Amino acid sequence: MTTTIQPRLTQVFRFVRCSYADGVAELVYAFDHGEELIERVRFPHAPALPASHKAAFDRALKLLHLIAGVSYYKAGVPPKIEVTDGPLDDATADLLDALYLHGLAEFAYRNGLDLRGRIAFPRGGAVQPQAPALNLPKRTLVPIGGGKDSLVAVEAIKSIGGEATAVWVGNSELIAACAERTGLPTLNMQRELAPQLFDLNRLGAWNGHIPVTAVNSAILAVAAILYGYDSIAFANERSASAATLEYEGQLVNHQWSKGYAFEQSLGDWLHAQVAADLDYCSLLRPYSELAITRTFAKLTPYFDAFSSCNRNFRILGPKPADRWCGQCPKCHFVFLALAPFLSKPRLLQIFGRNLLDDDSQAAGFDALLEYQDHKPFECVGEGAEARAAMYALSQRPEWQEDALVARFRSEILPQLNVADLALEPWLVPSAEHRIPARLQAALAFFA
Ligand SMILES: CC(=O)N[C@H]1[C@@H](OP(=O)(O)OP(=O)(O)OC[C@H]2O[C@@H](n3ccc(=O)[nH]c3=O)[C@H](O)[C@@H]2O)O[C@H](CO)[C@@H](O)[C@@H]1O[C@H](C)C(=O)N[C@@H](C)C(=O)N[C@@H](CCC(=O)O)C(=O)O
Ligand SMILES: Nc1ncnc2c1ncn2[C@@H]1O[C@H](COP(=O)(O)OP(=O)(O)OP(=O)(O)O)[C@@H](O)[C@H]1O
Repeated sequence: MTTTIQPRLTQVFRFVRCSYADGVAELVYAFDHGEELIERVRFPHAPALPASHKAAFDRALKLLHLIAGVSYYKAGVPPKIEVTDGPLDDATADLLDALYLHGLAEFAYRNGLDLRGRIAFPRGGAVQPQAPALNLPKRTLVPIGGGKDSLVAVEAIKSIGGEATAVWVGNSELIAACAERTGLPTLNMQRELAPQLFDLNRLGAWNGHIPVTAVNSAILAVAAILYGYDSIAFANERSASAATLEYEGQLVNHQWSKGYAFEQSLGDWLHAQVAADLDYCSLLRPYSELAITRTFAKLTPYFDAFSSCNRNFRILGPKPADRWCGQCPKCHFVFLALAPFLSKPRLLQIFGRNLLDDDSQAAGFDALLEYQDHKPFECVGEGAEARAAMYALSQRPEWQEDALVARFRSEILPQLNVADLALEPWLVPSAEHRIPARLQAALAFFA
């Protein structure tokens, strides 16, 4: 086979093998018996692995292989999934079935596919023995995404004097600058997708969103064992668990692998199958987006470095000339969610413009409010949360006259119940999280 293969016509997606040597993990896949698709992940300055950590490392690497396959599987979604070294234990197959089904739900919805009943990892393999504790050093990997959330997590951990490293995957200069700005030690893993994937895309493979947080999480689990960390603290907010829309009985959530269901299943799996003392959590799980923007509004040293605009993070596509494109749902949402907590001049300085005084952006803000549209397929807060922020602005003289706030007051507000629009309930944390005891004091940072 050459790259002229048509993945949509293939019968089997194969997890061929994975290996690791000298700081480089190779993850190998194929459709049918075609050309190998090889993804590489590079771990810089990788130390030699102690023999006592080998089994844990191999399990984490295998999970990375299985999770990262989602980028390639989606190109063809063939009816059969094959794992060359044999069927998975049921717990691993459960995790992957759920990840591929829910993590690809947006992809399926937008391509008019139904993956229910189609995704079935081979199961029935031997049950894995309980992983022992490895006495991992008490320090935390804090992934950095370039946006506000991870910077809040960093500062929360710093506030309790926690030992932590700012870590990111990929070669974004913007993320690197944010990581430097934290003042923490840094660690940057490179990820190279198999180049044939881009050829396949050009030739008409299925394409769409994948659960990239799951891929990053699995890379960090490998890194935790390799470099010696007992915890991985993501910055996934409570709102990430809320679905984008419901379609034919299936919840479709753009952010599924940022949600609590995935956090629980991966966290449990790592405890059981990699190391009993490796914790995976989100430090921001108790908080809404609005609670997070309120906290971020105090972190002024990051204002000229961060960006939540995902257009910065494309591998191939064009990047915005400024850090904020000002046109996408992330720009709209972060502008709206920060506005109640920052002075107006400060906010306009960050974005370089006033997005709420621009009639041409009405449809974008309507979608955030779930007015005449569903929530956008992006990492944005809940519709009710966006409505609460917009209502708060509509009560403030400095915002009231701006085109889209004025439109909200005259056109949308009369259709809403004001009792549902208070900001304060969004600032109350929920009790639901799996933050290890050692890091829980960091939650006081949000008070
Ligand atoms: C940066 C971005 O948002 N990319 C999404 C976009 O990709 P696009 O085609 O515009 O360009 P590239 O990012 O350069 O990707 C080129 C193709 O490569 C494939 N691909 C890329 C990364 C990967 O991990 N796997 C892949 O298969 C894919 O075929 C690309 O077309 O649109 C794509 C299609 O909808 C998205 O898949 C790209 O999303 C990236 C995977 C990505 O990193 N996105 C994050 C910014 C993101 O969406 N984060 C979510 C987290 C949700 C979760 O559950 O993990 C969020 O912030 O909500
Ligand atoms: N390239 C990356 N490498 C490692 N972790 C990442 C990367 N991109 C995002 N993440 C992590 O994934 C989680 C979700 O990303 P998300 O984009 O929501 O966060 P963010 O960039 O910190 O904030 P924002 O919501 O403002 O964009 C965060 O914990 C973030 O650190």
